[in-house]
Amino acid sequence: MSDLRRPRVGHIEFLNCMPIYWGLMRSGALIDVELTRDTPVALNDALVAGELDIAPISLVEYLRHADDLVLLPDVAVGSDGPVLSVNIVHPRPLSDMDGGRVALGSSSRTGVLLAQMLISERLGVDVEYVRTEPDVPRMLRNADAAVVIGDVALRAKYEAPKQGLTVTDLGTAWRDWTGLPMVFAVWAVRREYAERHPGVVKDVHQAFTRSLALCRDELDEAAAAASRWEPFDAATLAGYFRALDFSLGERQLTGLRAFAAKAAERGEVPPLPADGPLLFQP
Ligand SMILES: C=C(O[C@@H]1C=C(C(=O)O)C=C[C@H]1O)C(=O)O
Repeated sequence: MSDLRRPRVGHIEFLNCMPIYWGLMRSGALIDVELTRDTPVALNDALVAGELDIAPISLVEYLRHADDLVLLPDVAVGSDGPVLSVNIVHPRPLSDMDGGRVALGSSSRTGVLLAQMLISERLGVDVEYVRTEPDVPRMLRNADAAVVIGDVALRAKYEAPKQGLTVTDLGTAWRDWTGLPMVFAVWAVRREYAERHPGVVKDVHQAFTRSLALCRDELDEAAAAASRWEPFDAATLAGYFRALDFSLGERQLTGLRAFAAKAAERGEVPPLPADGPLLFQP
């Protein structure tokens, strides 16, 4: 009998990671991991505290803890254009918000920082920021704009325009600004775990890349299955899953480095080393 413990792997409980879950389920890889489903913020805390070995975490949290972490190549949550689920929701044009207030949803680290970069650096608009629960109607009662991610943001994308609100897609905004894809979440491994168990990390990496390939082939099926339990129909979900970019190749890494440099300039994260990020070599 083996005395090996299954790797403790995190899973983002938003719809954005459902295609990966589908692939892990369909390939049988779920049996080989101890999976914890939670918000990106909770997964980050658990990874840094050593309660998880491998987890998808917000890019900003990776940059804050880059010395202790290694990134899995080939897998991420991002977009090369519209992402649909990382949004600023606002009644008036963003350029008219000078002196106003923007509510930042507490479930996000990367989306909310990107929103701040966009508002101050690209639009040159000066506002006050407040952190609040990610609830769009409540946020807009006390602020001029709401920044939200995940299922709440995806819902706002379709519902908010019916209430006369504008939805600014932060994936689109980043691409228009830099010409690059945006990476919102990455899969990180505790460095010490990767050094002790390179074979296990290699297997988990392979399980993710296989799962993604499987899911790409069965995206409509995955969307139809998920739509039975979600407030979105199958076609909407399939469109969402296709908008998301789950890859982390050279182009995505260039986008990641551009975001990291801007975040470091703002003093939000330490600078990434010139040869960073450190990638796990499968
Ligand atoms: C595309 C998304 O990417 C996410 C955005 C995150 C953030 O802003 O900190 C964290 C994890 C990802 O879930 C999304 O949540 O919709």
